[in-house]
Amino acid sequence: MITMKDFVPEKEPILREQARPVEFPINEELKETAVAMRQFLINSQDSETAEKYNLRPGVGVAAPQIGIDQQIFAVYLMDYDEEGNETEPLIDEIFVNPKIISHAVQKVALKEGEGCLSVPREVPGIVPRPKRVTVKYNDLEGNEKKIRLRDYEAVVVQHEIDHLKGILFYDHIDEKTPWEPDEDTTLI
Ligand SMILES: CC(C)(C)[C@H](NC(=O)Nc1cc(F)cc(F)c1)C(=O)N(CC(=O)NO)CC1CCCC1
Ligand SMILES: [Zn+2]
Repeated sequence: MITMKDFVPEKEPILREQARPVEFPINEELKETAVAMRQFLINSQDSETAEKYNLRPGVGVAAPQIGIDQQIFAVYLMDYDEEGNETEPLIDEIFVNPKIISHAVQKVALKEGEGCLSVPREVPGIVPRPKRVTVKYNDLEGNEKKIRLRDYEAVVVQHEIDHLKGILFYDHIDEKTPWEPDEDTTLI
């Protein structure tokens, strides 16, 4: 079971390296790790389990964050109804060798800024990202997939793809005007 101790420290070199492409057929151990990464997200979003194992409620996790230099990440993002009950997953996917094949010029940024499971502190400022992206990737079985995302879902997936390129969210913050969106950025 993955817990917070499996996350490498923020300054660990692997978090600043380009991860390696996953070879198919994917080896059993890496497949099990990917499934465990998804399970970590599910556990972290279950308040009882999160409290029991002191997990930060995560929506996405990339292999380099747990010391594995492979191009693979999991996203588990549920939709909620007005009572706040989980309805169905908006994204429940393990992305292998993902590639952004097109993106909008317009940008969005979470108005409260971003955080990261690998960064145990607040870093103030907005993180502008393309509002819409089209991502090509393989699933664990090796099937080629293509997904179009926008807004929050696009932000989550771009945050994870950044991890595979050694980029952390605060690299995108303009330290001179951390809370100032450009004219092409909409706060969401
Ligand atoms: C860093 C942390 C605050 C834990 C962040 N969670 C989050 O933003 N909120 C959240 C949590 C849920 F469980 C369900 C939900 F819909 C929203 C997160 O998981 N990440 C993922 C990460 O660090 N991946 O490497 C950071 C987010 C910042 C922008 C997108 C992902
Ligand atoms: Zn992160």
